[in-house]
Amino acid sequence: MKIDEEPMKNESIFAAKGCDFASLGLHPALCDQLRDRMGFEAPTLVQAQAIPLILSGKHVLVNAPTGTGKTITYLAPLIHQLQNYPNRIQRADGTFALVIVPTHELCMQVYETLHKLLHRFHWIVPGYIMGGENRSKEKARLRKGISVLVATPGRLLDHLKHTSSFIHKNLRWIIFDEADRILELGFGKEIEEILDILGSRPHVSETKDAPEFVRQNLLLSATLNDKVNHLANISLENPVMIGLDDTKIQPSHKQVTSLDNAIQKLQNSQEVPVTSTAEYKLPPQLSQRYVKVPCGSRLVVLLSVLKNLFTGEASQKIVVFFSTCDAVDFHHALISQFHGLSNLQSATETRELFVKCNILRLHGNMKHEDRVKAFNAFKTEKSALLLSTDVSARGLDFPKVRCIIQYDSPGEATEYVHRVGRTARLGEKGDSLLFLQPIEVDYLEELKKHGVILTEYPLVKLLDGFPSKHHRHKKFVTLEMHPWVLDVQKSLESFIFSEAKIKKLAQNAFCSWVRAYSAHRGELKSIFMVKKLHLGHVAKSFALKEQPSLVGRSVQKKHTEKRKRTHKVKEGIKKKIKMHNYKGE
Ligand SMILES: Nc1ncnc2c1ncn2[C@@H]1O[C@H](COP(=O)(O)OP(=O)(O)OP(=O)(O)O)[C@@H](O)[C@H]1O
Repeated sequence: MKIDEEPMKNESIFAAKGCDFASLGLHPALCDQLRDRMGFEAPTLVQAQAIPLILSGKHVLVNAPTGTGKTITYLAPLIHQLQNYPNRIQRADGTFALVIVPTHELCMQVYETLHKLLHRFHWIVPGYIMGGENRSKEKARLRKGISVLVATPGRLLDHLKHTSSFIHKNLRWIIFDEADRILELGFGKEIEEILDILGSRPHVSETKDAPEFVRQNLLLSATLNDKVNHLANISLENPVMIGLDDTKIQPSHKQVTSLDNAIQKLQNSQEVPVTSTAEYKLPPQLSQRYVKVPCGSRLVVLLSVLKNLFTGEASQKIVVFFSTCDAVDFHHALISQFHGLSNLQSATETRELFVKCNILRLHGNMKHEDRVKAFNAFKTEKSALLLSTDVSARGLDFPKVRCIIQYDSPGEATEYVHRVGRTARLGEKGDSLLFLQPIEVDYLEELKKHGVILTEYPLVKLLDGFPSKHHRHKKFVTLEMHPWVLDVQKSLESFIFSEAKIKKLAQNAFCSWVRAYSAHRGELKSIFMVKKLHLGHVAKSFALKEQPSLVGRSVQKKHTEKRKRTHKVKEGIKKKIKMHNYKGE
């Protein structure tokens, strides 16, 4: 997959000519900082649309494609307002603004941008709190006072409950970055409690002669959907929507409930549509393809695609998404140690790595310091391969990522949109490749419902391009029988068989993969069905010669019982047919 080097500046990304940050109403020092320190010549479209509205004090919902500058969209007006207080705000006044984000990495990234923007406003103090960081150091910083706090929900709730010196009586802004992820999946209970403590309703400030203010909520994402819009409509006074199809937005309710009550309703999915049929806008310069691969050949195809990418273009930044932490660990160990095909190399050929690249891994089960190291390394490396779970799916702004490979399907279409959004940012070109088993191709229809259309990747052409010393005279009828696939699979299985540690990783990855597969929700369950899987082929995709018996009792038992029942039914049918024939009927 070749990508033109030259980024294509896409008009739909940047605001109309002549529009500059000053014309949006931002303080001149802030405009200078955006231009001189951040290198931003002009606002992007979403910044030009949203910043004036946010400055007006309204609640604003922003739905804009990935990589279009939503972070600055909320940080710039926030800083403008904070530096605008008649009396300079003090640390002792505590926290005025809260930015809630779903992951540690996004927390660090937003904090870094905030820190750069505040260079000329030293009296406004930024800070962050997140899981994995030293709690007592966070307590000390909160006690001194943090004006703008970036936080992940769990750690924020922890400090709200247990750090009495955390001052938030002057809290004026609550910003939900990746709002649909935070309000909908997994964090709802924590957010409810957070808002309960903070109160999502306006209150009078206790800061002396501070301007009266009303609490302002900002919700941003590339996939804000009708559920979140509904929530905003029933909990926020006259929110303004940007980049959303107003016709789909629920009529605003007369009596406004509080945000935490509304979230409770969202959690119980009362009154709101269960599945979203939102059309998602993806970067127009993103090329999206899929590859249909039988389960047993997935691993060979993944390694072949990576080999091709890193051979074709030595300096590449590529992200591969997996569904579980164990899968990341297994594939990281395998790619770091699996050398070329011994049976394909003459003794003199140096035994090179099959995929030659600087490989990194990132997932939520890693030690915090290892996550920070991997995150920073992938941001700065010119060429690297990052294997990750969905902890890297949202918000992370890795420069120059050229290709996103989704080896395991993301499930919800929203997560597909965010994963591919790690490339093709701000007008740059990018490629994405989704792996699908033949039994999963209906997922393409699911994506089409959201306006996401993929084209097929020419896989056989890629495989034919590799040398194959053995089996080369074999005519292959199926992909599994392709000479290259046979060679590489054989080599992988013997490698894994001889490496006990990696074999153990493969077995763990196999078990967690099957469990994750059975955890798909809603309509996706009819596309990703465990009972349609051939567990022997799944084992092959982890280069295991036999299926580990460690698969969770429930999955394996259910699966085996089901196969026994099917076998009995088949035997019964055969008997009936015999009887039928015997009676000559
Ligand atoms: N006005 C601008 N001019 C040039 N570059 C900008 C501008 N605003 C933001 N950027 C850069 O664009 C990139 C994407 O910004 P950002 O991460 O905020 O996008 P996003 O819309 O939040 O993406 P996602 O939906 O993936 O979170 C960053 O590298 C940022 O520094």
